Parts: sequence; C-alpha cells; structure tokens
Amino acid sequence: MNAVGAPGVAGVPPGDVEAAVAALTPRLPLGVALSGGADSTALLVACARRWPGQVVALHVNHGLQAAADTFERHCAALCERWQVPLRVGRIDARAQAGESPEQVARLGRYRALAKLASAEGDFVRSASGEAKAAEPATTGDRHRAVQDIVLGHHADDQVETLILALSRGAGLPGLAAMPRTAERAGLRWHRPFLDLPANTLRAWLRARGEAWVDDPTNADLRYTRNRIRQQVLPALAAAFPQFRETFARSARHAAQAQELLADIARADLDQTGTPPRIRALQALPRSRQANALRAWLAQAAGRAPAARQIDELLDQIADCTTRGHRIHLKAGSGQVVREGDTLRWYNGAPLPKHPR
Ligand SMILES: Nc1ncnc2c1ncn2[C@@H]1O[C@H](COP(=O)(O)OP(=O)(O)OP(=O)(O)O)[C@@H](O)[C@H]1O
Repeated sequence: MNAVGAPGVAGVPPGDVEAAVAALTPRLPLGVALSGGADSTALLVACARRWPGQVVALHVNHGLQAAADTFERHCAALCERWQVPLRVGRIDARAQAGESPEQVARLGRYRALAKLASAEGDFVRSASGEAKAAEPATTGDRHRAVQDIVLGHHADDQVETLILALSRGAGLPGLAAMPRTAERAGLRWHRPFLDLPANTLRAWLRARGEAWVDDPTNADLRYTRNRIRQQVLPALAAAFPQFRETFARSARHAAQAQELLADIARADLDQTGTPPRIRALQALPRSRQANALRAWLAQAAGRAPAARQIDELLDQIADCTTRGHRIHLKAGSGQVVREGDTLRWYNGAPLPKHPR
C-alpha cells in the first residue's frame, strides 16, 4: 500500500475546492462517502471545515484486497483528527462468474452507503456529546438520519466515464455520464467536484499536509479505466487542452436529451399502458417504440436491453399482425412474450402454455 500525500507544496493552491463544496446546500447532517483515496479525503476535509460538527463519514470496507484495512485505518485516523464520526459498513463484493467485479463492488457500495445513511438515525451521541461514539439508540438523543451524501468524483472521472461509455457503444443514458445531483434509494447524492481536475484536489491536500491512500490496483493496466487514465487522458490533454470542459459539456447535452426521451417514453407508455399493448405500440413511429420499450424494460427487468434485442423486438412487433402470431425474446435475465393483446416480461419464468 502506498501511503502518499506528504506535505510539500508551498503556498495555497486555488480555492476551487472550498468553493465547490460551499456551492452545495445539503440537508444536514451531511454524509461524506469516504474511501480514503485522495478525492474523498479532500471532500471530507473540505466538508468538515464548511459544516463543523454536522458531517458524518461513511466508509465501505470491501474486504476485496489486503489494502482494505489500510483504507479503513486511514479513514479512522482522518476522522479522529477532524472530529468527524465514522460509520463503517462491510460488504462481500465477490463477483459471480460472468459478472463484472467493478460493477458488483459499485452496486454493493451504493447499497451499503444508503444503509449506513439511514442507520445514522439509530445512533446516539455519547454522554460527552461527542458525535463519534456510536451505539444503537434506545432513547433520547438520536442522531438525525443522513439524507444527503457527497461523492468525490471529479472532472477526470467524468471524462473516463464518458470514454468508457463510448468504448462500449452506449446510448444517451451512458453518454450523459454522472449527474451532479441524483435522487436514489430515498437519498440525494451530490458530486461537487465534477468540474475539478484530479490534480487540483491532490495539490490542495498537499498544501494542507493531508495524506491519503493510493489504491494499488490503479496501476494495473488490465482494467480499462486505468488504461484510460494513464494512456488516453495524457494524449487528450496534449491534443485538446480543454477536453475536461468540452467533454463535460457534451455529457450535459446528452443528459438533457435523455431527460426529453424519458418524458416522451412516459407519455407514450401512458398511451400504450404498462405492460404495453401491441396495437398501441404499432401506432408509434419505430424510434418511439424503441424508446418506450427501453424505458418499460429498464423498469420491468431492472436494466435496459441491448440495442440488438430492441431491434429484434421491434421486428417481431412489426410482424405481429395476426391473432396467432407469437412474440418471444430473451431480455436480461428473463423474456418478453406476447400475452393476448399485450407484451409481458417474465423474470426467467417458464413460458405460459398459450402465449397469445
Ligand atoms: N469504499 C468506499 N467507501 C465509501 N465511499 C467510497 C468508497 N469507494 C468509493 N467511494 C466514493 O465514491 C467516489 C468515487 O469512487 P472511486 O472508486 O472513483 O474513487 P477511489 O479512487 O476509490 O477514491 P477517491 O475518489 O476518494 O480517490 C469516492 O470519491 C467516494 O466518495
């Protein structure tokens, strides 16, 4: 494990970090998702300075690498110094065959963070009033549950996310990259550093003598994200010095367009019903059928189908002109079938005997 970030840079770098945090208007107490890496260490310090006594650090120990305990120890020492209570959740984020380890870890992490945030309401302050003593509350002085959580994603992360989306041929939802603010699992998630380059955050920490922990897997070029960070971003910086701003602008355009598509899908699904009636779908232009089907299946199946599955489904819908015509398509973990006049999505369940 490389613990770096020793004091060293003379002078104080631009105050963008504080300005980015000061622009937030979260409900307090504020949860800081703290990995122990540079970005969330900067986030914790900036938030603790901005809202003293009103910040709770939330750390997820993945237990995946030997480094996991080093991260947790760093978080504990940092929080002790800044008098910020630290809540730690442990998850077993091992991927099953065929699953992406990064995706499994990410989903598990968000679930664990949401759980830690809501559990915050079950903790009491210690007799001395110190917020860091955490015991299940039975009476009295309960902490308020955390409703807002900040994440340390920065401008380089946003560019990486966009390039990753392009590399897998993603549609608008992927090209929209990460939102600045999002409501999920009953919580509001913020990314105040999305406009700041990674090195601004590191320079800010160094100027304050704050250490962080570097993730040893960041050097591993078998991970696509690391190849983007180490090989693509330097080339982009040389060719297009403004790439962080311009790529972020493109992501915002995509996000706006995606909002429109989501509105249109809602309106069209109001007309077709959910699950959609086949006749009503056929009355829509093909692109709007695709848009409505994507939205319906994203909700029913928990994830949007691949482009070729949507194409196949659209062809089957177009061909469906007689009462006896079957529709059958594998989508996600289940299948779409025709049932009478409507489509249905079954989660892996066997086909009904007469799928008409
Ligand atoms: N184990 C974790 N516990 C709590 N929050 C986390 C954890 N891992 C990531 N996060 C949150 O998600 C953000 C982005 O995660 P990512 O994996 O890109 O960052 P990292 O390189 O692990 O850490 P950092 O962003 O702090 O340098 C982090 O800044 C942090 O807010």
